[in-house]
Amino acid sequence: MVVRRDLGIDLGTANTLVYMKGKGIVINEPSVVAMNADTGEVIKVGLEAKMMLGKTPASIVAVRPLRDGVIADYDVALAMLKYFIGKTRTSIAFFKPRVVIGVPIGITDVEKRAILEAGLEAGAARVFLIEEPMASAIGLGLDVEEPNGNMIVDIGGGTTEVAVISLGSIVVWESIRIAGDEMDEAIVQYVRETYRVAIGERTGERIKIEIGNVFPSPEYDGLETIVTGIDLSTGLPRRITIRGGEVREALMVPVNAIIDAIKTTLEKTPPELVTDIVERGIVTSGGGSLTRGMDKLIEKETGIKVVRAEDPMSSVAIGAGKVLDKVDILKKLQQVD
Ligand SMILES: Nc1ncnc2c1ncn2[C@@H]1O[C@H](COP(=O)(O)OP(=O)(O)OP(=O)(O)O)[C@@H](O)[C@H]1O
Repeated sequence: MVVRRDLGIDLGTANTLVYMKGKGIVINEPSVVAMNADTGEVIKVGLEAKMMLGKTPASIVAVRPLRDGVIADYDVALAMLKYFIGKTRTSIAFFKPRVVIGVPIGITDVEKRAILEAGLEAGAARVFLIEEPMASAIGLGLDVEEPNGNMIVDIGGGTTEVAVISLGSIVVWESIRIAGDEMDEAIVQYVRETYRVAIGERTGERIKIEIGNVFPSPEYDGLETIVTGIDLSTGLPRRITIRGGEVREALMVPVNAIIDAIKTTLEKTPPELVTDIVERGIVTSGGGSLTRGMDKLIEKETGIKVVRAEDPMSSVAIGAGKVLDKVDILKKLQQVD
């Protein structure tokens, strides 16, 4: 049998997910490529490449080809996309797929073109771009085509996107290049300044996932984790214990920027749609929405209840795949073939 396996792709700063119609999420791997430093030959892609980050010998480089949700290194991003699309090809999927790729709202035309072209070069028959919050809303099954206001806050690795959607379009939005990566960096900086100990970004991320929190609570204060870094005075390894309250303090600056983006979007939203949002709640998605207390903080700062997506890291890819069945929205998307 010859079938076409259309794909929805969340080409994320941190993770790439691929949704295949009829099959669900078929790929979920870090957006990392390990290459030979001299020849540029790709050695590993995805999880195996991420394990090499910060640990490679001089002959190998491990690269994250996306920064802030956009392509920072075209050739490497293309190699990664080719690898992932290639992995979905089976002997029965004979036709080239149609591919929908989720992108941050605020990206430039040049950045869009780079992604469209990379998709075509990677083997797609046709490439569509969909704004990530729209994809996320569709993936979560929200009624985006009705005259109802839905607010989505998608906190990814590179960008936080806040959007109000009604009648199949984004009505108002804010996109900031502050999200999970900045949280990791804020922790790295806090440890450096407070303990005079250097740790890497992967360790910063581990601390965030293990004990990161953004809303005061005795439960979070009681969290702690041990990390080993390099003492900046002696140059020797040193073990330190970090506590929940400290991480909350470290995360304040990036988290406040996220809260401001939500408030600014609400201020720009027409009153009728605000009424809908108050009734339905603000929907959060993206890996950053898993940070402990993020929902409570947004509720406290906006006075609106928060509904957390059940599977917050898959919704963009699922929605990008499902939009292929929504003709009215699909025809509005930027595309090439
Ligand atoms: N339990 C958790 N607590 C806090 N942060 C988390 C958790 N799990 C994952 N993250 C963070 O979520 C981010 C990745 O989220 P996601 O996969 O939604 O982003 P992305 O789609 O790759 O990025 P972008 O949309 O910005 O391109 C990373 O910064 C990761 O550290």
